[in-house]
Amino acid sequence: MIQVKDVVKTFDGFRALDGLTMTVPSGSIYGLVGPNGAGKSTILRHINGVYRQDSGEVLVDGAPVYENPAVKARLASIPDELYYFLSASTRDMMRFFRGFYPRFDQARYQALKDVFTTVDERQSIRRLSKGMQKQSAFWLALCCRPDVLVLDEPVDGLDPVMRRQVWSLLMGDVAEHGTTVLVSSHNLRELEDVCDHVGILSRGKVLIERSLSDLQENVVKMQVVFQEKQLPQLPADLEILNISQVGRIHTLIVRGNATEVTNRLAAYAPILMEALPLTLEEIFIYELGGEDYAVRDIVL
Ligand SMILES: Nc1ncnc2c1ncn2[C@@H]1O[C@H](COP(=O)(O)OP(=O)(O)OP(=O)(O)O)[C@@H](O)[C@H]1O
Repeated sequence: MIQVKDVVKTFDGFRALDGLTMTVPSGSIYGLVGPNGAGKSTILRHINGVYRQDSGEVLVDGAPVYENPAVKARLASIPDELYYFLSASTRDMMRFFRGFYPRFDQARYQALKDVFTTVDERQSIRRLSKGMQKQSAFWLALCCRPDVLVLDEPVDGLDPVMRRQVWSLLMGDVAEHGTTVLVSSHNLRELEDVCDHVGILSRGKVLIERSLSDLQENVVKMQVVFQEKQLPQLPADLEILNISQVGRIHTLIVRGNATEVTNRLAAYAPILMEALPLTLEEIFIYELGGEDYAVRDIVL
């Protein structure tokens, strides 16, 4: 589990992280979403142990990360700016990582040659295209067999086929080995199919953090048609987050689970009623109730 508790980081007096708190459960794929400059890379660099916070705590399984080799040997990352030794090839970096990560999986390195076919393992990584450099980074990171994988905008620059391949490898590792994956993105849509937890970051703080199952069980979209064109007077304790109408179809976003809300609306004898799942984007928009326009911009 990764725990970030009330972390503050200032650069020349500017609070890039302003009391950031988040929890990434073990074995989850946690998506950290936020606009440019929100602090995503900065918090990931703390979790990688590159930066030391001014105050607060950054813990992996209860142990502080900064200057802690035992934690770093269990953690691999793909940062936003990839770092390689001058003129090192993927194979050179493999040898380096093999010496550093106790569970480095040489057989997997060989097997993944069939996935990352466009990457020549002997070529200097700096001379590869941006997308190929990302592929090389994934190839290496996956072979480290880390308990925790920290990915900063990881699929940027990868073509759609490679994105799918990489996500499927990552999800396989989570399922088989309980790897914890923390991944940042500008785009909630990008993470929709893969994450089971999401945190929204804005101006150095996590504004909301939810598990997907919580979200999906707690908000439902109902499409209903009544005999009358008007919506009947619904009970005040039915927590309706949004109402819209197209023709005779009313679309209600209601807090509660689908069965419970369906049963309550059934009492008003609708001609037609259907409960639909919400996308992650819709859930966040309604959850936030339009209070924070910065966040609406992030998720829209
Ligand atoms: N080394 C640094 N020195 C000074 N300011 C910094 C440094 N690193 C980050 N910042 C500032 O901290 C804020 C957060 O930056 P960060 O790179 O973490 O944002 P981000 O959410 O990753 O953005 P992006 O989506 O654009 O990559 C920005 O205002 C940035 O200018």
